[in-house]
Amino acid sequence: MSSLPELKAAVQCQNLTLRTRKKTILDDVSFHIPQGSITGLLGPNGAGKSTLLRLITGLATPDSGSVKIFGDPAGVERLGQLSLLPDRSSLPGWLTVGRWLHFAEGIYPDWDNVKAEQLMGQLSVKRESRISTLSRGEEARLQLLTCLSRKAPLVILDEPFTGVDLISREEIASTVVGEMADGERTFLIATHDIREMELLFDRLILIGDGRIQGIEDVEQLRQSGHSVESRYREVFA
Ligand SMILES: Nc1ncnc2c1ncn2[C@@H]1O[C@H](COP(=O)(O)OP(=O)(O)OP(=O)(O)O)[C@@H](O)[C@H]1O
Repeated sequence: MSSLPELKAAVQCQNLTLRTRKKTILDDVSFHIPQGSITGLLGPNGAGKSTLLRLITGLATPDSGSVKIFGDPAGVERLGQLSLLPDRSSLPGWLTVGRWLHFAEGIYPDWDNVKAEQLMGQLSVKRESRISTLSRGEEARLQLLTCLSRKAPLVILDEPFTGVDLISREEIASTVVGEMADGERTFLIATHDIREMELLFDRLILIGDGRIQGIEDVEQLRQSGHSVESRYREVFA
């Protein structure tokens, strides 16, 4: 009898450790992220979330341990498989939104123009605005548009809602991200906006002081009478 090939984890981190001279930023971090899941990476300021995402995307290397993306070692060779929204804006301020999107279409082979047009409406992004004149929330929307207009199978969002107002955060979480989470793509989202994202997550990785404090299946959490927020408070309060 032939068996189906086992799905490789979208992300597999094994014993990741990263130190500076003064402190240990990540300490023996291990977990895996199943394909098709939406995982929330949650933890207080300075916990190590952005650093961990940099290691996963291959933008930094650990002192020890390993990261695999769909079974292959992380690194610049994997950048085509993942779409990253970084924690700090890296958009060219001198371009208009329209020019930037044209440029993005040229640099990303997996760019989806139809999706980009659709997201412009959903995220209220105006083509003629110059990027340097955008408010923080408007720039966050453009970052999100850029990231979600690619077809990469792994989407990594580092604080996607910085500066975005409450009602828009809720709308964006439910319509934009919810709609794209089709069970095919894998999402890893570091955020402090737990309430707005609560219903989307199916897994949680809780990180504090550079160490994994918990890995949770959200369905099981709910069945045991917890919410994402109550679990977060339990672990970090
Ligand atoms: N290049 C670096 N050199 C020295 N320390 C660093 C460096 N990068 C990060 N750190 C430290 O590592 C810790 C984790 O930082 P990181 O940005 O990963 O946290 P975070 O969980 O993303 O925080 P936040 O929620 O505030 O964005 C912090 O104490 C930070 O000061």
